[in-house]
Amino acid sequence: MILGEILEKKIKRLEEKKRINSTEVVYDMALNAVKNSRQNLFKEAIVKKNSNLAIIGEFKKASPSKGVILEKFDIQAIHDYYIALGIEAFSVLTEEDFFLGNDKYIKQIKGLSNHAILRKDFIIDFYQIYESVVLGADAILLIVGILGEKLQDFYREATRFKLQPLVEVHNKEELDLALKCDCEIIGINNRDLRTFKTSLEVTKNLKQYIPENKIVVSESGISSIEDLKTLRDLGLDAVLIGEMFMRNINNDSFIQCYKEFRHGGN
Ligand SMILES: O=P(O)(O)OC[C@@H](O)[C@@H](O)c1c[nH]c2ccccc12
Repeated sequence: MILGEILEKKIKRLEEKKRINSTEVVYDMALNAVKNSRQNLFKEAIVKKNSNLAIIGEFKKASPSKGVILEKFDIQAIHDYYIALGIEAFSVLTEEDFFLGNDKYIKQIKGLSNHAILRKDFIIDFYQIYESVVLGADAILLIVGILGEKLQDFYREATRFKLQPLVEVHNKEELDLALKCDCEIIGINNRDLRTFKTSLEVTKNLKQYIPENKIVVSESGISSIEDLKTLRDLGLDAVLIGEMFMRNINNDSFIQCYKEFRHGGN
């Protein structure tokens, strides 16, 4: 199972990182960084305004199911494209082995604009929370399917360091755990991390169980403007899109259709 392989690699990478900077060292660095951190605007950026959806654009070079998605992965060019599309916040994959992400992208993107940044990785150790603070992320992904009952502890530690957690769920059981932990921002992943199949039905189905006061983001498998309209009509706060944006970076007709959608088209 690929998720198992991803987590195994992650554990190895963490062991290597800890040999260079111990948990204590990174913890102290995080305490320092949080004192100087900018105001966290992730939540404000993605909360629903009027009837429109907020859009989170992901920097995604590759994925385990699709391989390399964008050969020429130029951070500046992707950033400029997202600004031109009027995106509300960024998601940055930092997982190295299967998504070809990198921690350094966060600093690079922060140097380009003030948009809030979600660090997208497989968080299984507090070490990665401290690291995310040092890297300058505003938000992190906490995957309930991986953390299970540990979610509560990770949530508390992240918020203690002023990170805003996006709590990712894929089924009712995971959603119940997320609600038990009283999280503010819930991400419904349309992709089953075990089979990599996507279906927007997952969002349609789970949305009904989420209280009104939560911020809801639909993630993954959004592959057309039609999909965006479907999700907008469900009354979500935001959607998170990687592959569709990456594949269309040079597609003028896509960009045109997208802009029409954003400016109130049906
Ligand atoms: O490229 P897509 O299908 O638009 O999906 C983006 C994002 O939702 C996806 O990358 C993602 C959602 N949850 C994750 C957890 C880990 C890694 C990646 C992800």
